[in-house]
Amino acid sequence: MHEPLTATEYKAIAAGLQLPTNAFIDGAFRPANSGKTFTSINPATGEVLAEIAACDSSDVDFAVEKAREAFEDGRWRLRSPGERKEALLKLAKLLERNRHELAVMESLDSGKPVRECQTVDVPDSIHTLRWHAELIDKLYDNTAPVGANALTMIVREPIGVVGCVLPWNFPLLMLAWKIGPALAAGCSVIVKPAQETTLTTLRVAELALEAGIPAGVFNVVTGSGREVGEPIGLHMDVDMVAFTGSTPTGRRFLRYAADSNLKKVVLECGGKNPAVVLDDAEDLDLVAEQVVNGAFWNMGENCSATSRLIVHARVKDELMKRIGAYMREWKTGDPLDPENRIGALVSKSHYEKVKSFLDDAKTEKLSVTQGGETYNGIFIEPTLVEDVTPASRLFQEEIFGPILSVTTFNTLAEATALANDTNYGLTASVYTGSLRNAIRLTRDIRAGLITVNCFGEGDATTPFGGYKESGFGGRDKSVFAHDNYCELKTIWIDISDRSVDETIR
Ligand SMILES: NC(=O)C1=CN([C@@H]2O[C@H](COP(=O)(O)OP(=O)(O)OC[C@H]3O[C@@H](n4cnc5c(N)ncnc54)[C@H](O)[C@@H]3O)[C@@H](O)[C@H]2O)C=CC1
Ligand code: BAL
Repeated sequence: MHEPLTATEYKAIAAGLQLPTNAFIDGAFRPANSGKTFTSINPATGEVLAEIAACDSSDVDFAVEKAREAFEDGRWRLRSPGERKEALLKLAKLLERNRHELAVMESLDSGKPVRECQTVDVPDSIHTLRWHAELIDKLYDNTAPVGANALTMIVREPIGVVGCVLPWNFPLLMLAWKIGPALAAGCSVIVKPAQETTLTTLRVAELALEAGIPAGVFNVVTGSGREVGEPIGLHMDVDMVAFTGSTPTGRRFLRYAADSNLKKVVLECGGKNPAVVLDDAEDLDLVAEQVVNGAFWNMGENCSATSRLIVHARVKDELMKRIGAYMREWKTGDPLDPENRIGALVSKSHYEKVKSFLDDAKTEKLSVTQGGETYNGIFIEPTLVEDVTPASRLFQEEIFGPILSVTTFNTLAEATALANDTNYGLTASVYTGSLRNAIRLTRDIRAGLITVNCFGEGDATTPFGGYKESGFGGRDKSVFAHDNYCELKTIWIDISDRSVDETIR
């Protein structure tokens, strides 16, 4: 079902695409109030894809008004969980029907290899929507053990109007991670896609209306962080913001909440994720394959990317040889060619940021032992930088590009200290043949997700989010994500003969 097509087929789909250009508010595509637009560019070719509505705070105000109206009149919230489930399942089906179109749109907009869009982003987004849809009519609320004189119900209620502020690295999937649980819970959403990647979000909003999700429930306001993200963060009638992006912008949302209505804020921010390889790792081939996948999948534009390889000195040389061999299999080039695993970086400015780490490696005289080439001012080859120390910027800062730094250790304590020597704490992976060492490291490394003898982000059933500056306020995915989008209400019903004063203490 989600097998890749050929390059010729993808190019034919690209040539026939109708790209959305306007914001989507109250069930209709609308230009920005100001009439302004911004240009959406295919980063791989530099070609203009579309002129998109550049909204501002007046469009945000209108979207919030419509989302609030939809929430209060109950056109979605008051549908039974089973009815919301059916509409979300229909949306998932429509995504499936349009899977090739969505994969190509995502690839053109972001520079991601279409092969990954087709085999990961689109099917995982569909699965996420289905999973949250299927969850919603199987959740029970609670009662509390208060004794015979009262009945106490603890019920979840949808939190209200939710601003979903999205990044550009997994536009469709991050949309699904946010709207899946939010819509299932009965909330209304205002989605603000990253300016770099607006197209698939707009298309999904249109499909949501077709699926029976009522007008006003799923709104998309396009534009910049300053003009759209900030007004959402500061809005007095937005009940929650769910954000994925950089830690500095995440901090801003906490300030916006403090300066406005104390809206709930859930942040999924950056990472500087280690892969720790012990000298008792059983299969160095498997380790190499997983590390390469972790580091270079999605060009390393991934908050959970393996960014630091921390390897025992005794196995380092052998592992490097195998990593080198796997890296050579990852071809860089045209994202619409399914043979390529490395596409374009998302934008010129992001390319410049990633390239600055290559420049630093040279300035610091670190060993660039593989890759390091750049093409057309937008492609960067998978690159290995060895002998990196914790003092280096490559060890400390999120690169968000296809560069893997390598550092060696000699003892388990040293490995743990290196892994934790970061302000981030999103993910880590551990490679060892010893159960004891695996448990020791998974307990001692401070991160929200730790994989053993593999790289991955879990599946829809597992929570995703970080410790330290990688996250705040909750997790994406799983039943825990559902709870982000709910308030807990306690209802205490006195059934005693006595006065209320005596009953509630
Ligand atoms: N955790 C993750 O998945 C992501 C991490 N990043 C990291 O962030 C770095 C910078 O990328 P950016 O695109 O600049 O990320 P960003 O955090 O600035 O952007 C994420 C979202 O926040 C919005 N935004 C930006 N400034 C805002 C503001 N002042 N107020 C409200 N909303 C605002 C953006 O328009 C976008 O929708 C990357 O190089 C990478 O290191 C970027 C994207 C995703
Ligand atoms: N890898 C999914 C989360 C993110 O990169 O933002």
